[in-house]
Amino acid sequence: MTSLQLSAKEEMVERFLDAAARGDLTQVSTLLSNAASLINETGYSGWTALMFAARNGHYHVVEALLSHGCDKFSVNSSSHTAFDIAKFWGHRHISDLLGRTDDRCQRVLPGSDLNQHENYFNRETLDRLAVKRTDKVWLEAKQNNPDTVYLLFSNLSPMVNSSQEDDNARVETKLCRFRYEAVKELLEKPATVLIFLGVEKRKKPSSSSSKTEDGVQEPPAWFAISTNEDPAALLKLCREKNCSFPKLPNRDLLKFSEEEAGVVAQARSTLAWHDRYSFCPTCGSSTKLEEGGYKRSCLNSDCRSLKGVHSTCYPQVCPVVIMLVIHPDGNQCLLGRKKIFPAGMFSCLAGFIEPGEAIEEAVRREVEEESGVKVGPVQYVSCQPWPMPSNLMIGCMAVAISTDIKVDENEIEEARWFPRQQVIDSLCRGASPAFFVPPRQTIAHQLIKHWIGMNSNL
Ligand SMILES: NC(=O)c1ccc[n+]([C@@H]2O[C@H](COP(=O)([O-])OP(=O)(O)OC[C@H]3O[C@@H](n4cnc5c(N)ncnc54)[C@H](O)[C@@H]3O)[C@@H](O)[C@H]2O)c1
Ligand SMILES: [Mg+2]
Ligand SMILES: [Mg+2]
Ligand SMILES: [Mg+2]
Ligand SMILES: [Zn+2]
Repeated sequence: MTSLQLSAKEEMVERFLDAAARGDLTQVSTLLSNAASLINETGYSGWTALMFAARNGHYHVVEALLSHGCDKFSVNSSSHTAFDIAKFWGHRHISDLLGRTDDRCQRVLPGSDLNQHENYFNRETLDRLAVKRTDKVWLEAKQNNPDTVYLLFSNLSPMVNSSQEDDNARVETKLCRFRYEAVKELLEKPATVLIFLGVEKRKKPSSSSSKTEDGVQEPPAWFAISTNEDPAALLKLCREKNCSFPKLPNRDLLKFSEEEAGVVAQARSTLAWHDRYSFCPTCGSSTKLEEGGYKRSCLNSDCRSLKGVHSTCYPQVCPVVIMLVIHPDGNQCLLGRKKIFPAGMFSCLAGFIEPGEAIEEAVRREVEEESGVKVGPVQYVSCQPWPMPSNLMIGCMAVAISTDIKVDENEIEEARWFPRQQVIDSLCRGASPAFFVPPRQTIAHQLIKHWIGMNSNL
């Protein structure tokens, strides 16, 4: 495409990116004051202004972009953030700036690695406002409010709109959002499950917010509805084209923006709990929904679950350890593949934590069960809610103290030690002839990237 064919907006984006790449702070600031929405634009290269400034070592531009609230976690097509790019090109002062958390925190937890890390599904765009879950009057008023946003789920799948974004056939998936009028009848059906997800976290109040009696603006509330009505009829409720209920959660739920992915994780895991625990786990009686969909109470007045606090009444989360095991030589990592993985894909080993088990012990047990390798030190790195259906993936690095591999053939088809260079090739160039790793949205990918970034210059 020539510059003559660029639209006015595209041209402005390219000028903004160019100014950031050249380190022209004045032009970056001027363009931003005219059009604040430029801040996270990517243009044709798929790079943000922050990435260009980080690539070329323009500290003051990076600083200005951060102060304007740019998204420092966005990634380019090779899954690298501006932080990764600054680190790779040796701009230490910039990677330090991008990795920095609040200095006050560093004083409270000295010596800790407090670099913020955000995995896919982790972003909380809603304030859950748990305190309002017991306020029936407030919840009802929110349900009828015209600003309120409803998401529709059928068979644990959210209704989405998928549109072809550009010539490279990238498909962007967005949640279909409904207003009260469109879902009013669904809300009356006895089988409908309704969950209060929270209210939008707002930097500045907008004109669309509703006002309370004392004139204070309230941000819109979000609810999720699960219904067993005919999906084809539900799709007719939406005015947009290309709407569907995706069928393959492990693939289709990874296509949202970071903002929407967090909401999907919250809603899907909670709805999955309702789906699986509709009767009381203690006595088998029917239950009723309470607390904005965050509690199910037994209808049998003699039930033990009504005496004291019982976790069975609340949505359940399954903790899972997922670990990258490093060879004692420091230059190889252990990856395995299940039979169900696509051909050529290898990933970190993972397994459910058992009752009465600490994270470190679960790591050691699962690695030994699945690969025969014994593990010594274990270090926590980061975690990820994984709403298929409601795991919390606890990501760790671990050091092997034995290296012979003997896989548990029931679970793992093959496990191997992979040299660092082969892993770098796979991460940076996508599928290498040897193997590929899961996509960037998975914590497995992030753990592998974390290891590569730990000691090398990436
Ligand atoms: N986000 C990621 O990067 C990522 C990567 C790998 C695995 N995962 C997820 O981690 C989860 C656990 O991994 P795994 O399958 O290797 O675990 P695992 O090694 O513990 O093996 C699973 C088997 O353990 C049994 N099991 C024990 N406790 C269970 C429980 N609470 N729920 C279900 N099954 C239980 C079942 O027989 C099941 O087939 C999977 O659900 C998978 O989706 C996520
Ligand atoms: Mg496993
Ligand atoms: Mg296992
Ligand atoms: Mg297990
Ligand atoms: Zn009961």
